[in-house]
Amino acid sequence: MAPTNGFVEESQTAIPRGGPGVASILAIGTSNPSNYFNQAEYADYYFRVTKSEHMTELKEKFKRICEKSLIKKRHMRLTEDILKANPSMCTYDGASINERMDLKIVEMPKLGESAAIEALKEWGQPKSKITHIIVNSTSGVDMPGADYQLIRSLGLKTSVKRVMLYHQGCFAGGTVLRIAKDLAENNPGARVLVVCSELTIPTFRGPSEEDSASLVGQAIFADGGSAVIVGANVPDEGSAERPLFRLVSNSQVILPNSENTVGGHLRDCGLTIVLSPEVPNLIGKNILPCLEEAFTPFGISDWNSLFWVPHPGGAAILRAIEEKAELKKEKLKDTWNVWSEYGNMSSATVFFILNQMRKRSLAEKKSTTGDGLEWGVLLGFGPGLTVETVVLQSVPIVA
Ligand SMILES: CC(=O)CC(=O)SCCNC(=O)CCNC(=O)[C@H](O)C(C)(C)COP(=O)(O)OP(=O)(O)OC[C@H]1O[C@@H](n2cnc3c(N)ncnc32)[C@H](O)[C@@H]1OP(=O)(O)O
Repeated sequence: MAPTNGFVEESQTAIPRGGPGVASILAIGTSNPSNYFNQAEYADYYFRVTKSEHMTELKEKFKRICEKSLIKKRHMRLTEDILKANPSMCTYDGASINERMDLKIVEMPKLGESAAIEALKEWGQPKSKITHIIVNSTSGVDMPGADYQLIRSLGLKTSVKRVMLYHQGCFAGGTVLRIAKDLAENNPGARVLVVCSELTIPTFRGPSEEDSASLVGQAIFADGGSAVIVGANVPDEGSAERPLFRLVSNSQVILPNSENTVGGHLRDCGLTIVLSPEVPNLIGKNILPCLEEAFTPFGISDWNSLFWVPHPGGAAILRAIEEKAELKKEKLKDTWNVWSEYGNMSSATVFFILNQMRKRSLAEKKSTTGDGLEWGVLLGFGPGLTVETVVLQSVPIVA
């Protein structure tokens, strides 16, 4: 049994590297809408398009948040033209759920499809080998769901077994890997297509003096899609498929005293944003127990010996992690880079970081896909406050 420090009530027994059946990520794809905004100009755009220029003090506050976010640009499907055609989406609380859902139900599978096509191309195997699909999105609820839409648009077998997750939030980048690992390891020959597709269509809204948390959300959230293919029983070499990262173990925990700190409520006006200023502190306070729980079974306690893939919820969250885990500056290099180039794309973001890390490792001739290191951690943070911790192992890069 894996030792436990009592922080996480239950944990899985870890499977050692190379053990029979350990699931691996076999390909990664990402996508963004082509439309993007430079963060330095976003306050002017946002207050103009929402017809809020008279709120001069609030605009100054928004400028401060945008500047302190340390984001350079964000991709968003909602263009000025779309917003002009849907003025109720530019108010703070105007009824607009129908307009938002009509857009989201079409755009969410489309964004996921682009990422899935990229992942399937890298994988290089016939699509008929996909046996399961997991689709995750913070919103865009519909029947049949985006999982069904993707099976049709990608031309997958109609017998592919589907899991559709809605309204999980940002931690679900870890959740989808946890489910994919279970499916891959417990169904011989399974190949699981995992798709995360996140859009700001439900959350974009005008500013309000009474809601600074919503203003923070308007400054950091962005659109992005990601896809990975997961399968078990794939050796490092000598097979038509190539593992990129092994999914060794995972855990999920609700942080103590964190109720109502991150959340969202689906209303007439779309999806509202709950974000307490306490979030960076709470994550900082709890990061070490999460790491200890995950890595004690492997005898690892030097956090600088890991490669890092934390969900970049915000600049203050990344700083809290760096400080508490005493990380060297370069540890979160790929994370800060993705944060700065794309912002917070909710559950899709961690896969942008993994993708960048393995590509950079190859370009810089590192010995493994994980920046030359063997062990890594992927962390998801989101409503609850919930933390998903995934223990990863890199694979050697063969010339
Ligand atoms: C959706 C999901 O499921 C998962 C998620 O990822 S949820 C998103 C999680 N992200 C966060 O919670 C954001 C974390 N916060 C940050 O990254 C930073 O605080 C920030 C970029 C927002 C601001 O940067 P900073 O260096 O902390 O600057 P700071 O001066 O303290 O804050 C700027 C302003 O924002 C306000 N602010 C910061 N966080 C706030 C919050 N959660 N709610 C309301 N206001 C907030 C501050 O009060 C301050 O206002 P004034 O300038 O008027 O004083």
